Amino acid sequence: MATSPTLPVDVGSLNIEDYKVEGPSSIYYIPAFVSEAEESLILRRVNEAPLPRWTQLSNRRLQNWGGDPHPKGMIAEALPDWLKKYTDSIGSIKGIFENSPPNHVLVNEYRPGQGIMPHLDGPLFYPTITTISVGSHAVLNFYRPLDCDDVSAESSQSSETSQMSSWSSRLEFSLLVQPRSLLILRDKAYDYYLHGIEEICKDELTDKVINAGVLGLSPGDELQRATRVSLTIRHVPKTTKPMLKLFGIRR
Ligand SMILES: O=C(O)CCC(=O)C(=O)O
Ligand SMILES: [Fe+2]
Repeated sequence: MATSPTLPVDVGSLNIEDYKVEGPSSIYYIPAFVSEAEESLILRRVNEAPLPRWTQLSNRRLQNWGGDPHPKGMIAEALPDWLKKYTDSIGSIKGIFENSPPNHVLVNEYRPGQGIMPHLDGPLFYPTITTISVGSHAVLNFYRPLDCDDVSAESSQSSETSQMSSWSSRLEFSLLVQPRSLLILRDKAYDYYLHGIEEICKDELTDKVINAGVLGLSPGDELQRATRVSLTIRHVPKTTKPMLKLFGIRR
């Protein structure tokens, strides 16, 4: 049997501070976290999943692995080996998940023109979000939360115009996440700034993209989108084993 490809990054000896993105706390970005061979394998596994695994939303589709996250607890579902490999390797990065290893993976698939509305991930997964991207890049936008000035500015405009202008006026910074990269968000990047991906087919980089320079790109550069699959890998606390569910025992 062919062995599965290995990660190009040696996670055991990785010092996460070497990958810190200058700017708002705390963002870490590891380019080429997975190899091209792994990228192809991830895309193949995602696409092999049976159709009922997918939830179709208006602007993307998703697969949920590890159980249904719920504040009262999650009935844990064993992760398939091809995903466990990544929860294990990310869980072993020093200083990231500590004593709460990742146990949940949300797979999002975006075709060109699709995206995700600005949002916070909520308290359930606090304090860490990690994301592997494959297939294409994304520009992840970060917005400051609504304050009183925004509310009064909005009330003087029509609702459609105000929604669009209020998001762009609240844009604080963006990150370019390239295929095969790992992104780690903690602290204010988790619970203060909302994050979202615009529903467009081509990204034109601006001076708000704080990691463009280190990646050798400049404002004005254009990146055509292809289909992107992201694996959002997080820790859900309070899990129960599926066996208990069989006997109707709840927590
Ligand atoms: O695809 C991404 O990188 C973002 C996904 C996301 O924000 C989410 O699922 O909560
Ligand atoms: Fe999110």
